[in-house]
Amino acid sequence: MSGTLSEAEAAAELERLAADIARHDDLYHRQDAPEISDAEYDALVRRNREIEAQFPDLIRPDSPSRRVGATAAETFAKSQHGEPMLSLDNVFGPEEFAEFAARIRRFLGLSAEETLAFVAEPKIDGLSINLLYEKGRFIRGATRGDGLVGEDVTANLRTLKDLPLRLKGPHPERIEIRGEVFLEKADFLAFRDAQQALLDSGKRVVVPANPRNAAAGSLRQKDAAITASRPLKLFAYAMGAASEPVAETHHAWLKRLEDWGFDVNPLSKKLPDEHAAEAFQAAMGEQRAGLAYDIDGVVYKLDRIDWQRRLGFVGRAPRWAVAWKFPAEQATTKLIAIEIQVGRTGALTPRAVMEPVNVGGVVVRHATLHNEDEIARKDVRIGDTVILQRAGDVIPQIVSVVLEKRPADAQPFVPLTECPICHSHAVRDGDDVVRRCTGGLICPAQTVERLKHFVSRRAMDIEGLGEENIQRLYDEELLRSPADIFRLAAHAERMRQWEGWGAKSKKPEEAKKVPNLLAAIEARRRVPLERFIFALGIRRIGEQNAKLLARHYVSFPHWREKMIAARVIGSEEREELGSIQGIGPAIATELVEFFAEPRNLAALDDLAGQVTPEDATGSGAADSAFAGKTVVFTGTLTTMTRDEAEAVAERLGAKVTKSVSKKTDFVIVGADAGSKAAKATELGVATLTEEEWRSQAGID
Ligand SMILES: NC(=O)c1ccc[n+]([C@@H]2O[C@H](COP(=O)([O-])OP(=O)(O)OC[C@H]3O[C@@H](n4cnc5c(N)ncnc54)[C@H](O)[C@@H]3O)[C@@H](O)[C@H]2O)c1
Ligand SMILES: [Zn+2]
Repeated sequence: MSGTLSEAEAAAELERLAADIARHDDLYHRQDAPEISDAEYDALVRRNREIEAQFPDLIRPDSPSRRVGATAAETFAKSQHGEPMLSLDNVFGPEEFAEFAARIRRFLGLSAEETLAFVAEPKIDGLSINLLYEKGRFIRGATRGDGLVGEDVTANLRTLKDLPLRLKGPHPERIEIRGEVFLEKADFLAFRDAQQALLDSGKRVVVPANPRNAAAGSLRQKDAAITASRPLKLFAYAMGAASEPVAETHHAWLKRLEDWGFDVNPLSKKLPDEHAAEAFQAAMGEQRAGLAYDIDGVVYKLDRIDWQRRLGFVGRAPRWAVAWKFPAEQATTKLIAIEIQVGRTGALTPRAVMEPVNVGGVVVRHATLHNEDEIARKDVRIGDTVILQRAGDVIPQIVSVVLEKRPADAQPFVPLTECPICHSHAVRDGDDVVRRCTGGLICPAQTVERLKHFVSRRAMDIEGLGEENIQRLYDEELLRSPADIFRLAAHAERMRQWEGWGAKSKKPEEAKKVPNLLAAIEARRRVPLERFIFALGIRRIGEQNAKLLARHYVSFPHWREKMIAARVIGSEEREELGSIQGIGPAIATELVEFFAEPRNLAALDDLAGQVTPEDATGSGAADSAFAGKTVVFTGTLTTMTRDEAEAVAERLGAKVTKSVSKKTDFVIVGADAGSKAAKATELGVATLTEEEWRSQAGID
């Protein structure tokens, strides 16, 4: 409670809050990756405001109550707005709204007879942008940034279909137009799932927490082509600096925006006076669930622009507009079970199954529980009564448990150690919060995804086996594992009977579909070892790591054998694997887990019966200094193991022997070398230091 704070304590807390809030602003606005929920963030802001109200002398120059957003990120050129872009004050109910309207009346000295018309606009949770048009052409576009200076995202904005590059009809010489860039709910969900899948497969991507972060992340890309690939939408709703007045009311101004070719939210409406707001708010609340996009409230803007000018701004928000936020939609229900879903990439995600309940117009049966740590943190047990919430996010969350209603037989959640689908081990690694199925090659939940990866261009590169065809072959039960691909020839006749697959087709390219496909498959019976390893889709084994493994182990049988031995913690092979430069212990663990599942190994061997991985070869083995030469290693090498060095030499065409004789061409002398080095000198055999060996062998 701020009531009990001493002045020194208040100052210290304000300092801490300023720093904390600035950090969360940065995470939210610049990195599009908030660490805390909006409700938690809003609580910090409220706390700051309360203390400031009590100790006005302590208000800091960097106080969050004076700032908007966050400064522009360095990655973008800076763009100064012609007029500041501010935030909006919030109200949460009819009394607060009435107070807002009364303040306007007081400020303007209006009599009770004077009517206050407003324009109501749904508040979409996206990000606001400022668009500069000169002579009717789109010149520059920027994010809000800190309100004065934003990030120049012109190239990205040009990719938005809704953004007119030229204004239609008459227009001022120079004008700033503002609007909201956002993603629709369905597009957000698809995008979030795709990002999650990438994350699961070991890619470093951000999974957006809500549509706003997703929209902001999509727009704030260095590569505009990425922005272009995201279905961003734009509604225009305001004006910044303009070279001449455009309209006398906000409503007329929205009409001009439409004339110029912008989309204006069709739900925006002019209200005759402040008393119409409550009904509008209620109507939007009812429509909310059915809208294609998420809204978190309604923005009410005073219609008369001359009055807006007189009212101006206070702090970080205009006096003439307000955001009336919807209350977070909550409901109470009973948790019946926690089921585990296995994602396409093997992530096990707990999901709450509840007695159906209506939350803000949507019947909810399931809620995400994210991961087992979250279940533990909220102490959610099966049989509990829980409070559900749909806030800004589309997906309901469990906020908390009603402990008073916990039945005596409520069951704590016990994490599964087995995949519920394929019964392979399910493991959590290091500080990863996600538990994963290790049955990569055999888990039905992951099969289609693995097969797609297996045939993809950078992996086995089997032409004609696109996603659709993989799915079809899977649905027809011809494909279950990678090896099955190489047995498809036996089903050629059956495949030809499918619609569009040949027999019934008139188009020549369809008639040849099956033979072409089978030929493409045959062509891949031999592939470089590194592609083969990469194609297996083992977590964290991307192209680069596959290459390192192939180079180190050279042949498939050798690699396989070493991986099996490496299952033993502390074994020489495990150490060797972990010490390969670029691999390291974490990746070693992923590999070892893959090999620890016997059915993965069976699937791998099945595949190796169909495909022959070619030994890894160094660049230009034939013309290397070691081709056809006999070499001996002695002493301890510091940059690679003896095994690796021998493998490299063999790959370069050398014959590696153990003892030095007159037939020896080179002796590579490591540290603490003994008699062999002496013998080489005695016989006049060339010796190389480790460094010379590396450079002649062409190792980095
Ligand atoms: N979780 C976190 O760490 C974190 C950090 C910072 C901010 N936040 C959240 O961000 C919000 C504060 O951000 P804010 O300052 O942008 O305020 P705001 O989002 O509450 O309101 C201002 C914004 O509303 C948007 N808007 C939508 N429709 C509009 C319309 N028709 N007319 C005008 N504006 C419209 C614009 O983008 C504008 O910038 C809060 O909800 C806060 O919880 C969260
Ligand atoms: Zn599984």
